[in-house]
Amino acid sequence: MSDSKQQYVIAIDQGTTSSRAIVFDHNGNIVSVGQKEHEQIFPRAGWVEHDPEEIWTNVREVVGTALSKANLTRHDIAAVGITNQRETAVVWDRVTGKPVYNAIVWQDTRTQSIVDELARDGGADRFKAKVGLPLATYFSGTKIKWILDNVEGAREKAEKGELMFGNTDSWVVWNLTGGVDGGAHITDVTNASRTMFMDLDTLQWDETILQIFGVPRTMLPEIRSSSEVYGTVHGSQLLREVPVAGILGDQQAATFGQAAFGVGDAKNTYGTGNFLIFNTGEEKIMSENGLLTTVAYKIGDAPQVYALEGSIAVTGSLVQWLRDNLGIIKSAPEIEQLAEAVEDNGGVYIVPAFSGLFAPHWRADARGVIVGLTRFVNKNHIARAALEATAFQTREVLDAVNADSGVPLTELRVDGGMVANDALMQFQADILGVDVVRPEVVETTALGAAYAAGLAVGFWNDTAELARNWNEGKRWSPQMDPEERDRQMRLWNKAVTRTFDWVDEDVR
Ligand SMILES: Nc1ncnc2c1ncn2[C@@H]1O[C@H](COP(=O)(O)OP(=O)(O)O)[C@@H](O)[C@H]1O
Ligand SMILES: O=P(O)(O)OC[C@H](O)CO
Repeated sequence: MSDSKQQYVIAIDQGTTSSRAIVFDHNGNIVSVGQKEHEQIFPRAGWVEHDPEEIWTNVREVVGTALSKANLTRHDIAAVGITNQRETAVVWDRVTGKPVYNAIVWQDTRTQSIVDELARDGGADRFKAKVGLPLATYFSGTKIKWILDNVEGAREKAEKGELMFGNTDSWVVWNLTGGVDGGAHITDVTNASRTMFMDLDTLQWDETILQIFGVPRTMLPEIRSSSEVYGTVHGSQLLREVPVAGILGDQQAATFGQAAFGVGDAKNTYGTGNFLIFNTGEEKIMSENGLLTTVAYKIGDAPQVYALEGSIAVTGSLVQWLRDNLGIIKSAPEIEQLAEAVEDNGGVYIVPAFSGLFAPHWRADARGVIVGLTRFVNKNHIARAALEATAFQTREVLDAVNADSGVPLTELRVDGGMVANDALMQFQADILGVDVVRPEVVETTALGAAYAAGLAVGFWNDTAELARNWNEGKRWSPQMDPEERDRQMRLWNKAVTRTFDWVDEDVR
């Protein structure tokens, strides 16, 4: 350890629905947590925004909460690690430090016409060989272009070098390290790999793609590794002088926190959406089955590690929709009781293609369906079908991973808010036909960011030491008859086809 007085690392997890700060000890155990939700702003159908200033205020507040709950000060903290909702785009003024527009969130679909226009010349996969991603509204690139095209004066300012872009990692780190007073404008390779602009081989911004999008290079942060000392905190008294030493996009951070360091290791995170990441080591595999190629992490000067990713847009947010839009449940955990009150889904399948379908289909023209309705169906069946939708979508992604890698996964490590749901986890094991395993510490996202930061300052020595901290919490084994599993998947696949081709010029 670098300094025996400093027995803790703090992670800031800037997520889609909330910001969290978590203090970890040397064994990777949670010491204290601060958490605060921020407003979800829906100005129009398909638009999702966050207020970057609210996020920065909340980040400082949750750091204060976490430190005070554990009776700690900055002198007890060896390093701070940052993890974040990926793709969400913030553009701010270099001189005033003020955002020129709200953050456009990863789920936002307003840029579909930009995607269509770019795809007209070369198809949706025209940049895939270089950046690992298909053209889609999901990634940061079209969101930045939208801000430059639609916010008055933004393009002129950007061309004069007066604007900065970042995902929420860059926004938080710039503010933490001093903001207008010399803040570091940086990001890490994992976040950069979600913009559409980073060459996966060189790990640098690609000038040709930037020109095609019309995004000035000067707006973009410097790309750094995921684990190194980037600077120290100056923008918050609470952590003043503490090294900022780790940045990982939240799904890559969860992979790190699950100690999925070996080729073929995988994790699946069940939050607002689901994100399965499969470590492919130093080999960059281009998916032929609808997965993304992304950077898993890069520790200091060591070579980068790549991954295949299956991103599912709507899983936990379908549970929120049942709560907020239908009022069938009062709280998310209540869905388990409702779902378990019936023996099966009563023939109902819900495909939550609220913003089209992400992996493995990538269908922007899809919209959600509930199929199989009869007079027999009640709210319990709907609740059950909503939970099952998460498990079916995960099975589709796992099938794609197995097809791309050629080596079937034998068990799946899971984490995220939904894995508290035993009924879902059992159904997941049933529908996958492999064991589902939850670690003792399920806050793997924050843990991964803490690990990245701790490695950089010598708080932990190497990934082998981190892997020894991983302990199994609970395991679910498949109990479903294989014929029933196949029947269920056939019906699910049929339901998925019913979502296609919904959006045309009549439907917005
Ligand atoms: N017991 C539960 N059963 C099903 N879904 C749940 C349960 N508890 C939380 N969720 C869902 O999990 C999500 C929150 O998970 P979390 O990992 O905190 O999300 P995120 O990091 O994406 O903000 C919410 O969408 C919520 O609906
Ligand atoms: O903040 P989360 O956990 O919903 O994760 C969002 C993902 O990073 C989007 O790609």
